[in-house]
Amino acid sequence: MIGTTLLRGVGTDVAGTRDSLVQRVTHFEGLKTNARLPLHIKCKKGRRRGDMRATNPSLRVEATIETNPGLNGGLPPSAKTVTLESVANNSATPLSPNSAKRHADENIRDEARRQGLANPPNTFSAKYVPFCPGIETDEEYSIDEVVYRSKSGALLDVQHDMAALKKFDGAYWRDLFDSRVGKTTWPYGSGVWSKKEWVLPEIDDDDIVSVFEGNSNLFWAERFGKEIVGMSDLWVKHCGISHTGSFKDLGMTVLVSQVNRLRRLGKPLLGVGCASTGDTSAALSAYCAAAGIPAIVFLPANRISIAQLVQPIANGALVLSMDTDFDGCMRLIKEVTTELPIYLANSLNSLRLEGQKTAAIEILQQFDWEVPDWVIVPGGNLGNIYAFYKGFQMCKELGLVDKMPRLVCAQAANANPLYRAYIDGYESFKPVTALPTFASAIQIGDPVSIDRAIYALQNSDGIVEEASEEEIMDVCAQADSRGMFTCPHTGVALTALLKLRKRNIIKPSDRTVVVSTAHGLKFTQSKVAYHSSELPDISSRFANPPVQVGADFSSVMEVLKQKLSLQ
Ligand SMILES: Cc1ncc(COP(=O)(O)O)c(C=O)c1O
Ligand SMILES: N[C@@H](CCOP(=O)(O)O)C(=O)O
Repeated sequence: MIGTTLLRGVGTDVAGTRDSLVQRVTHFEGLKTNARLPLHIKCKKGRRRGDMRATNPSLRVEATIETNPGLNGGLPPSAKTVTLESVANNSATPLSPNSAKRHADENIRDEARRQGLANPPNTFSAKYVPFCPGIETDEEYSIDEVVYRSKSGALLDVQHDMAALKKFDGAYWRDLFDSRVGKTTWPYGSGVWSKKEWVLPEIDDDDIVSVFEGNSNLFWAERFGKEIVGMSDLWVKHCGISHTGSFKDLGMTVLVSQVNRLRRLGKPLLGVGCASTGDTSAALSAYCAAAGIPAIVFLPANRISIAQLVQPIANGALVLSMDTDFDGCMRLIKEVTTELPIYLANSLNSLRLEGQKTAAIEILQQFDWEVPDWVIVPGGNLGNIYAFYKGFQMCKELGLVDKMPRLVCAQAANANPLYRAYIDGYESFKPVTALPTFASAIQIGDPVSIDRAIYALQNSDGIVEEASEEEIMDVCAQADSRGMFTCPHTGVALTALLKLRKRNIIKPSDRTVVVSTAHGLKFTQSKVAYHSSELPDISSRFANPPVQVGADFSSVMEVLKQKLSLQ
């Protein structure tokens, strides 16, 4: 032991056990040395029983530092040496109040670097493996390869080094993730990158393209729960309150960041492309524009909303509008991306799901790591239901929680290939020609992630439900009139809830989360038509049309008396 020093400094978690913490500490004012020493830091601030751990990476902590270069101080194997800079004396020196503040001439990436928060020593890794549950294989690919399918044509999955992650217990991960919420620290201010170790652990923070997505609200749907489904514990995870108005931002930050990295490494990628029903293209275009990377989007002509169409146009993407449906666009983008060095951004690319899975982790985090009974997700190309499964499953396997919620995947009856397979006991799967649906973003007949979805549902005691067009529009109107502003896909999920409540499969007191996948403002045309009772074959039972009234006092009073039942 060469010395014990009481210091105040800024540090970030590198590794820890229940009663000790290893931090990377680079900023102690007044210290001057270039010695590289393993540090064992015991923090006096802790948040859990017997847990002497500072949980906030940017928190100033009072730390006792025991340095032991010879014996490594009993550190966990992943602990790294830390460079102490500026050692002038070896006495306790308080951090000046301003030293954690950003200098006028630095940006938040520089700030994170100065504070020692950027690219902390990393012992985690991930790779692509074939998605073939239960089948042993040595086939694997680096995340830096451009590959979407296995040799046998199976989907791929991102596999994390679970043994490395398991060196830290559930409490460690819970506290680490909790410590990052609500900050602007690069890149952890993002709900996705706050889980970086579980997403893309090896990417350089400088390559990350993020608009601090995620951290979306999970709200209590009090009136809808009580009045429509007789439930007291109904919640909506609003992934549509997001930069481009849908959950796609969660996956796209990961995918575009990786493309950014590949281009920096010299891979000749011309741009990034996708087929889309409107939300993937919006997210891709925005992230590519933020990074200065060309985006190419294939859209089915006249099948997406105006609000969705204008997004890639405004973001400067190359927009190809095609006289086919989404499945047709998907077939074409797959062909094109094998011919040209254009990186594929659809969820066939398993990188996307690594970002999307963080919404599941967030739900647990928002419930203070209590597991809900049910989570209901609308499904189209079926990547998201697997992403939710994966997020919940990782939390269970790594000890953050002790069980999984039951998953429900909800489809529009006009585009229901998964529902049909479910009814058939998953004996067979047949693609369908998807018919138009108000839930236009899930008008998909040949979902690329069908295998992932079936696996997720089978392993979460899952259920598949479907919703007719009238059910979708009616439930949206019922939800909206109780304070929501739902997109039709959320209507599909709410219909599934309604049906499962009617059959008493979901019980009145079951804690249930409905995932709202897009913002209702993207889908106003059908709402306007519903409330004007202009939709063919739909009775618009809950329409609330505007009242045309003369612009004079007596006409207004007459209407008010009648509508408000006044005498
Ligand atoms: C708004 C919205 N909800 C739900 C989905 C379904 O997600 P997934 O394709 O991952 O099943 C999509 C896209 O497909 C979507 O854009
Ligand atoms: N709803 C999606 C359809 C494509 O899904 P993806 O997750 O495979 O990109 C869209 O908005 O395009």
